[in-house]
Amino acid sequence: MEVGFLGLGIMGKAMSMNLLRHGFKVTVWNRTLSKCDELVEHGASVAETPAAVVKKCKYTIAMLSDPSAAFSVVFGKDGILEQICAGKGYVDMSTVDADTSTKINEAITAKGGYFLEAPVSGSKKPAEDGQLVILAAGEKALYEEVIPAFNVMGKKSFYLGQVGNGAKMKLVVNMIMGSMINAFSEGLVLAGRSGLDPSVLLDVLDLGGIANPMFRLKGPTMIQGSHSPAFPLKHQQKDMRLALALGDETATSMPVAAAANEAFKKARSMGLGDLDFSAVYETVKALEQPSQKN
Ligand SMILES: NC(=O)C1=CN([C@@H]2O[C@H](COP(=O)(O)OP(=O)(O)OC[C@H]3O[C@@H](n4cnc5c(N)ncnc54)[C@H](OP(=O)(O)O)[C@@H]3O)[C@@H](O)[C@H]2O)C=CC1
Ligand SMILES: O=CC(=O)O
Repeated sequence: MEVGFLGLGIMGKAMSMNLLRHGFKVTVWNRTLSKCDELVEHGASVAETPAAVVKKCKYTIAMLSDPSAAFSVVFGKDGILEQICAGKGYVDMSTVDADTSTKINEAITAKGGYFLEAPVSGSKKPAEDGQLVILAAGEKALYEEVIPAFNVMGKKSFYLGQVGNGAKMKLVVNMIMGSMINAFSEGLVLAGRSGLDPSVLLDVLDLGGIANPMFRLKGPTMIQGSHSPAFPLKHQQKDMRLALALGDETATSMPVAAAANEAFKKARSMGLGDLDFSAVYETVKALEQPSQKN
């Protein structure tokens, strides 16, 4: 099967590498074209523009940073719309909001193409291991046609119905995740300031009812103050912002998520946006320790 792949950041590189490893013919494009070199070494072809990828491939997958990037590759010069036509499918796996996906869907289908949104749950390592959870919605026929690619990139694919449902599901998941990492950060700092060993807290958490892979994976590196990016904090903050907008639309009160968003914004203002989202821990550590006398 031949596929195009747009966006070779942390996730796109790992996902397209997996496709190559499993025998797919892959044509890649990235805004910073030099990032294609490593994929070429592993057998990928390169196209100069998103339009050129779509011209060559029946199916094109994108994994881009945010709504503005997603719009840019579709509507911009040399973008998807210049070549999409009947018989061609476009699958956007970026995390965006439902409105962005809906507008892209309308533009693609107006040209006769097929569209599927398919954001993923799971970070750099699951992407490398082909263990993502894929949250697809949109054209069912396209979903069924690209299942071989989803099976290589992910461990489970959900088909969630109309366009927008994939984006919404992803934002709900990441709203919960972003809130959790904040509570976890506060717990680690509270343990340390209470004279407890934070690494023992990790062992205690891991044996109880709130044990989870995220605490297990991130805890030890957070304690060391190491936040090498798997999921960049700026993207987590984008997801909180989009989830809060969904809360606005649906009149859902989310004070915990709103507070978590403020912490991520603070982290960005401290220059931590390109680090892993676990760096929000540094915002809690940076808060002045209250006087013991009060
Ligand atoms: N990292 C993770 O753990 C996960 C991330 N996601 C989501 O996946 C998406 C990608 O994440 P990730 O790979 O981590 O992000 P990166 O920041 O590593 O990569 C972002 C990609 O988007 C491209 N890009 C940014 N702006 C534009 C633009 N205006 N036009 C064209 N291309 C653009 C970048 O190109 P360039 O190289 O030129 O900058 C790069 O290829 C995001 O939506 C994120 O929320 C979902 C699940 C997990
Ligand atoms: O979007 C991030 C993730 O880990 O999932």
